[in-house]
Amino acid sequence: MTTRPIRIAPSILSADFARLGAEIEAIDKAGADYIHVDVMDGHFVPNITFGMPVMAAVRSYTAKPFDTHLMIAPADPYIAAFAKAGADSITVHAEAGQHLHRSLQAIKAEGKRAGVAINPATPLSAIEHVLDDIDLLLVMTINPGFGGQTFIPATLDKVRQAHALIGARPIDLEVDGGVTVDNIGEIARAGANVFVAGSSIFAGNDPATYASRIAALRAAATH
Ligand SMILES: O=C(CO)[C@H](O)[C@H](O)COP(=O)(O)O
Ligand SMILES: [Fe+2]
Repeated sequence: MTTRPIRIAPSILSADFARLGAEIEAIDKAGADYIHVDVMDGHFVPNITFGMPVMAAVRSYTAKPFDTHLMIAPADPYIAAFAKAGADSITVHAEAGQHLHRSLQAIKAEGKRAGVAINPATPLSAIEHVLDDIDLLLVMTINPGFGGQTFIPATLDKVRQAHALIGARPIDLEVDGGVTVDNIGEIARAGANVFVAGSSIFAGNDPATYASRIAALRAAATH
């Protein structure tokens, strides 16, 4: 179990895009800690979502941090633009470029929290030499590209190992993909403290359900 604060980060990938501003306002009021923003380019992952103009357009709907998950390659040419559009943290994939350290420095140069994500098949060794350069480590618990997938069980042990590797460093350990009220407790006990959840919060897109779902996830992660 982690000693870091538990954070619930609803992924707007599963929001109703036709009402995106209102959906963000609703999850803010429902108790979201971060707003997880999934950017996909149809190249690094086999899906396309949205980019900087959409982020900038919805920025005014909440003061909560925008946790930006860049599933794009290359990422470096867009880091400054996402910072300007309103990102608070910017996470790049270790697999998305040849110069991860340079990407992380570019994020820091914008004054933003720097994150690195690794796919389920990528070993932790890919990030062990940048641990002192990051604020957030995102362990993907599904193959990125789509919401609503099933948590890959083998990633649980990776979360455990990542938690040990991070040690006392002030790094958020985030998981993304297939997080539900039924598995979040086990993932928290493995050491994660930031939980992205898309379909398990937005299913049905009824704002009246969001607060109880976020509360249930938080309670299950805490106990
Ligand atoms: O990065 C992502 C997909 O690549 C999303 O953040 C993730 O899929 C969240 O959705 P769900 O909770 O439904 O799995
Ligand atoms: Fe994500």
